[in-house]
Amino acid sequence: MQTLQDTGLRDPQLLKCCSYINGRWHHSEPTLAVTNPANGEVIAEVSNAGIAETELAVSAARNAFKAWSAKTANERATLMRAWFNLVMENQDDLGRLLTLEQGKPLAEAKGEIAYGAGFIEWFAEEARRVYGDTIPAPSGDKRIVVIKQPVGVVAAITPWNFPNAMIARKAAAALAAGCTFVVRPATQTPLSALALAELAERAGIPAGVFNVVIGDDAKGMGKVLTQHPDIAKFTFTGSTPVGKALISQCATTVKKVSMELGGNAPFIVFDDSDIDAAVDGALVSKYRNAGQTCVCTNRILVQQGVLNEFTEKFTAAVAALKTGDGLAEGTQVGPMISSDAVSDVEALVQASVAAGAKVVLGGAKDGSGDAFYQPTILSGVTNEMPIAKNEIFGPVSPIIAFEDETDAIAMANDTDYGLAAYFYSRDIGRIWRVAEGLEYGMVGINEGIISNAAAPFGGVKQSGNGREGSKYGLDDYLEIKYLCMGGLNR
Ligand SMILES: O=CCCCC(=O)O
Repeated sequence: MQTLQDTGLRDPQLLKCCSYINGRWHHSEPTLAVTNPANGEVIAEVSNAGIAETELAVSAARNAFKAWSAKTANERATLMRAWFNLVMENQDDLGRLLTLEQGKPLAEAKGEIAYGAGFIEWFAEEARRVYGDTIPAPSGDKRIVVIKQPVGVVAAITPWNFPNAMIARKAAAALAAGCTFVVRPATQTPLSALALAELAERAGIPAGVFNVVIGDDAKGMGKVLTQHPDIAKFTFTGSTPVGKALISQCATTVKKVSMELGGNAPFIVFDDSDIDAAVDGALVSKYRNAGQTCVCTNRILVQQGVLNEFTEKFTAAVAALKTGDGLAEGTQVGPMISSDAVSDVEALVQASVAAGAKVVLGGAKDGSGDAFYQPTILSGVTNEMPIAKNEIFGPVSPIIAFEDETDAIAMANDTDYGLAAYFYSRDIGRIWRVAEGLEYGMVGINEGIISNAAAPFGGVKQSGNGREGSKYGLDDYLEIKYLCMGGLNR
């Protein structure tokens, strides 16, 4: 019999179990169980909302838009700064809640809270810098002026792998621009989203500006969020196949869309690399969040001359990783999100071994629980094997050998995805050639962790469009309006 787990929060009011719509907590029956992937225990039962509640949230956001967009940038920034402060004051509790529902190690979870809060802080400041433009007109009796205005109501669907930061990154940009916001978070991880709503309310963000609807009717709620005429923009982080379906639904009302979709990140180690640094970079890039991140390294491409040295050092480093419950002291790799996710990874590994790959380390379920998979390394992989073609989303490193720079770039680009890529080299000429040759939206050069609020996050090809964070991150939430001022000579 599963029991409700004691969350151990210092502030128990952060554990919310209802959708947050128009500044109110909406209870409905039946409920959805939120479970801890580390042990399968039920953490909470959350009201299961559906189409009606989603429509209510959209109408709340529409009604709140006029007053929110009319606030000065300074007023919005002040409220957002208060929200940021509250998130950071509650970092320990929010991190704990995140680990309980998602599984990642507590230190990583707290890191995610600070990372997510960083977007609230960043966009609170950027709100003050939504500048317009004047353009020289083609005739003397006219002036051309450009202003920027919020697009309107923004709808979002966010994933379970970053249950705080993916909401914060989207909502912060939307609210700063003057938009109102409705999010449907993943049903596996609703608690982090609801805690953010509780803190938004405490910060004084007005009712209807930030709404969270929790429910397992993905299709029905998704249809409202992609087709409702009152929604101007839709933003999604998740897989490429789901993203494609959502884009086509958005086409029915010609919504602005931004998509952060799947990745197949190459991590290239050239023979002139600092191998120890490359090992460190690959370790964090691959094994953070148990490999369940769209920018996680998916393929490690190593030049023949350093293949043995890199493989030996990397294997020693991965073997030393401590796996376990994310709340346990010293855990570096937690569970995956579910036993189904483990089965998917298992199938990819088995298919690749059948095709000729060799297991250097791991290669099986971990005895710690149903959702655990051992940190794994495969050698002798080719770019054609299933493990290299698919987004792994698990703690497996396929090592692929290459001969030269041209080979490496061609192999790295041989995918429909184009989110993040990484490479290690000390040769300045090579650094420029490879950085420019990689068909990716983000490139880590001698660096395995590239995400931060100041940088533009996003992909090319089938990894999506739009950029989140950075000075570019507000663009997707703003419309450009051209004012043609005529009759100046009269
Ligand atoms: O799966 C994608 C989540 C994005 C993680 C990041 O921002 O680094």
